[in-house]
Order: sequence, then structure tokens, then C-alpha cells
Amino acid sequence: EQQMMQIYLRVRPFSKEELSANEDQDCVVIDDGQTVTLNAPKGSATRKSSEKGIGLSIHKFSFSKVFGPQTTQGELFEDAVRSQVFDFLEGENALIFSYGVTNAGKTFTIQTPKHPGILPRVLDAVFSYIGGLQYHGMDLKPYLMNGAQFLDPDQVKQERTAKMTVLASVKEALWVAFFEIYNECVYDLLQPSQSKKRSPLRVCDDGAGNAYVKLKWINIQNLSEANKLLQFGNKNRSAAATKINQSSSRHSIFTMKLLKIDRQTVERISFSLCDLAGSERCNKAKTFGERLKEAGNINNSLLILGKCISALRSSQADTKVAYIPFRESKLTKLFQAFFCGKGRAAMIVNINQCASTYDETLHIMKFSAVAKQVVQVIPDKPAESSVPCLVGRDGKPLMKNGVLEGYPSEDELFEEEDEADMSLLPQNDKDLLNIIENLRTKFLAERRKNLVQEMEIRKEMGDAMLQQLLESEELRREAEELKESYAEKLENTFEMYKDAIKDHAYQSAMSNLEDNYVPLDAFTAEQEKAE
Ligand SMILES: Nc1ncnc2c1ncn2[C@@H]1O[C@H](COP(=O)(O)OP(=O)(O)OP(=O)(O)O)[C@@H](O)[C@H]1O
Repeated sequence: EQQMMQIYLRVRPFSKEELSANEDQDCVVIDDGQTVTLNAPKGSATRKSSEKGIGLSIHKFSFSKVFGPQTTQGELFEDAVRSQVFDFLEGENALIFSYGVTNAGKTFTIQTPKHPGILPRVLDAVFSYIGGLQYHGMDLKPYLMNGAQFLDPDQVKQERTAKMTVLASVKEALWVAFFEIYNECVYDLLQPSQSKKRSPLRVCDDGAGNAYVKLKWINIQNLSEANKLLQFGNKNRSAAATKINQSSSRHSIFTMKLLKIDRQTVERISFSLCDLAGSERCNKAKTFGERLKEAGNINNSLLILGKCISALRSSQADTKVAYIPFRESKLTKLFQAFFCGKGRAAMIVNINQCASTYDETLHIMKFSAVAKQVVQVIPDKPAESSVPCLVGRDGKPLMKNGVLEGYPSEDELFEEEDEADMSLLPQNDKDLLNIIENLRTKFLAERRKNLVQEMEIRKEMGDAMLQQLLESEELRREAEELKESYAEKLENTFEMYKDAIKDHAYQSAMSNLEDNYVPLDAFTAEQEKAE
């Protein structure tokens, strides 16, 4: 299934202060449920440019749906998010991110304790769906990017194995993680920190090109547990935010992993809600020092997000595979899968209607117009969700013929802060041989791919050279023809001049003849006189 990326616009109402500061200048006009018109106010850079004849002062934008200032949190959830939650529960990965300038209503849209935003509503919907189907054991948790891992202690292994093998119906377990990206560093918001200085987490690769972070995943059984975690995470967030680095300068991401546990398989589906940092911070005149670095990083990650989206759009339009710079920022690295057919991404664009931030709002709208053209390939079911995926410490499947094998506990994996992911290292020679074999296969595949690419490039170059040769031959022929035609013209001109000179000589001779004319009588008389 293919579909355009869903982009929703939410226009927030004016605050009293904004109204008294004359911010309401009809800059944002909602035409209908899908289009808005932006009118540049006096004094804005856009207006000034348009008065100089550069660009327009009126812009129209269309969206999957436009939510006006009167829209309630509930209406937004029902119209833009409910279907994604449904798809998530049916087995489809989902990502929703809010994008906009600071103070545009991103955090309000995602989570507000007073007026519950999307996040608590999603959790509520998920719990009412899984209700009685909930798997109460805590012995399965998400593993790396796409796995689930057994954590049972050895002594209860047999009972757990028996329990798992007799489970007839599908059970579901919900695990959540909450983290933020600040200055290109990832911090776990659910990790209690004793010291003031938090340790950033490393973004790893699971070997299949999927980026993941070793987060603290927490199993939740009901909405109140979820709310407590949210509060904890938010507290951690604001504790780390100082005057210099406010919480609006961080991207915060709340991820849910739903494990659908059947007798032999565990299906893992994820739903992420991302509250992006304000997008305009680098433009502020006051930007300097630490703030400048922060602004640069926010700008960079949003810029890379923008680059990825426009590269995706243009590669789809040209049907040529372009380089998409997912790896250039933590944010895009972690969300890459959603843009590459492993889930559905949607964006909620938040804007305010203030005249003073018009130029930044226009920039956001232009970005969203590009994003709207991105086509997403939605798999019927994420490929990795159907394979048996229970893994042990060594990352190997624990199931053999539908029966669980031994599985050591593995707490340290998620606790340690070391650089290398030790759990991915081989445990014995056989593993090493397997890894070498896998690498060899990958290497051969890569080499084949390179050879094909090289051949294609050579063919393209050969075609281009041939084309150039043909063109230069054509040019040479044209030059030859021109030379001939000029030579002929020259010849003609020469002849013309020659005729003109002859004519002129004849005419002068004739006129000389006229001047020197002597009548015959006078000539004879003169001759006789001389004799
Ligand atoms: N739809 C809305 N209805 C009423 N008030 C809103 C709405 N959206 C936002 N607000 C209010 O506008 C202000 C700014 O909203 P919010 O903090 O969510 O912006 P933000 O885009 O997350 O900003 P930042 O990037 O700085 O975090 C808040 O006081 C919020 O309560």
C-alpha cells in the first residue's frame, strides 16, 4: 500500500496578551477543512520582499486536514490519531511528530496534564483495547530495535517455559520508554539520575541497519502507571532544563512497544510520539555561546529532517535512488525506519497566528508542503513482526521447535554505559564462524551490488561520451557548412566589389572623356598650326 504522508495543521488560538499586543492581523485565514491562506503582515520580511518584487505576500497551503483554533484535544485525537492507534493495535508501526516554532502549541498538542493531549489519549485507547488480553508476566521485554528478550531467572525457567507453551490465546504487553535528544545527545528520561550530570546514551546499530538506543523500558499495566511514568520523565526533563537550555530546545520522544505474545511468536509493534524542539531558535538575535551551540544542533537536526524529507520526495519523483542523509543526525537516524517502509509517519504542524512570528510560520508551512508530497510505502505487516524473535543474551532465538530453550538473565545489558555493545560480541568459535560467514555473504552481496553499480555508471558514462562525440561531430559539420557559406559570401562580395570598381573605372573614363573633348575643327586647326 502506498500513500502520501499525512500532514495535519493545527492553528492555536491567540492568548489575551497576544491580542492586546496587536498580534492579530489576519495573517492566517482558514479557507476550508484542508486549505489555509497566509497573508504577510506589514513589517514582515516576506511583505518587504514582495514589495520589492521578490516573492509573493500571499501563500496558500493544503493539508490532510486543518484544525482551527476552536478544535478541542478530543476532536484532534479522533480525526488525526485514532486511526493510527487502531493500525498500531493491528500490527503497524507508527510515528507522529509535532513540528512548529516555539510557542506554537506542540507540547500542548502532545501532552498537557490540564487538557490531555494525544499521548494520554493514545495510552487510554491502547489500554481499553488490550484490557483483558494483557500479559501480566514481566519476563518479556523489547530487545534492541526489533526484538523481545526473555529475562526469567533460571530457577523458574521450567514453569515459565511450560506456561508459555500452553498459552493458547494471544496476550499483550505494553512497554514504554521516554527519552530526549538535546545537543545531539540522547538522554533517558526514565533513568533516575543520582548525579547532576547525566550520561548520554549511545545510538547503536542492530546489525540490520536499524538504529536503537539502550533505553530503560518499563512495563506498564494501566493508565495510572503510564501517567506516573510520564510525570517522572517530565520532571527529569525540567530538572535538566535550565534558563540556558529550556525544555523547548529538546526533542522529546515517548515510545510504546506492544508485544503480542502468541505461543511461538512475539509480534513487536511500536508507536512513537515526538515533540520536536522549536524550529526557529537559531534565528534569534540573542543567540550566542552555549545557546548558539544548542541552536546549531536543533537547527541541524531539523535541517537534516528537512533534507531527508525533500530527498525522499525528489527520489520518489525522479524514481532515482538519491542519497538520503538519515545518518547525519540522531533524530533522523532513529526515525529512519518509519520513512523506509517499516511504519507510518504522520506530522502535526503547529502554528500560531501572530504577526511577529509570521516569517518563521511561513517557513514551517513551506517545509510541510514538501513533506506532504512524500509517498510512504506501508507494508501489510512489518516484515520482522512475523518471525520468531525471542532472544537470549547472545541475541539468538530461544525457541526450538516451538519450545523455549535456556535463557540467562541479562540486566547488565541495559544498565551498562560502556561504549561497545558487548552483547553483540560472539560467545564462542562457532558464533565467530557464523558471524564471519554472515559478513562474507554481506560482503559478496555488497560487492555484487557495487559491480552492478559500476557497470551502470560505466554504461552511463559511455552513453554520455558517445552523445558528446555525436554532438561535437554535428558541431564540426555545422562549422564546416558555415565556413563554406562564408567563403561563398566572401567570393560574391569580392565579385560585387570588382564589378563596382570596373563600373566606377568605366564611368570615370567616360567622364574624363567628356572633360577632355576637343571639337574636330579646333583639333585640325591646332595640328596644322603645329606643322
Ligand atoms: N490549542 C490550544 N488551545 C489553547 N491554548 C493553547 C493551544 N495550543 C497551545 N496553547 C497554549 O499556548 C502556549 C504555547 O504552547 P506550547 O508550550 O505547547 O508551545 P510549544 O510549541 O510546545 O513551544 P516550545 O517549542 O517552546 O515548547 C501554552 O501556554 C499553551 O497552553
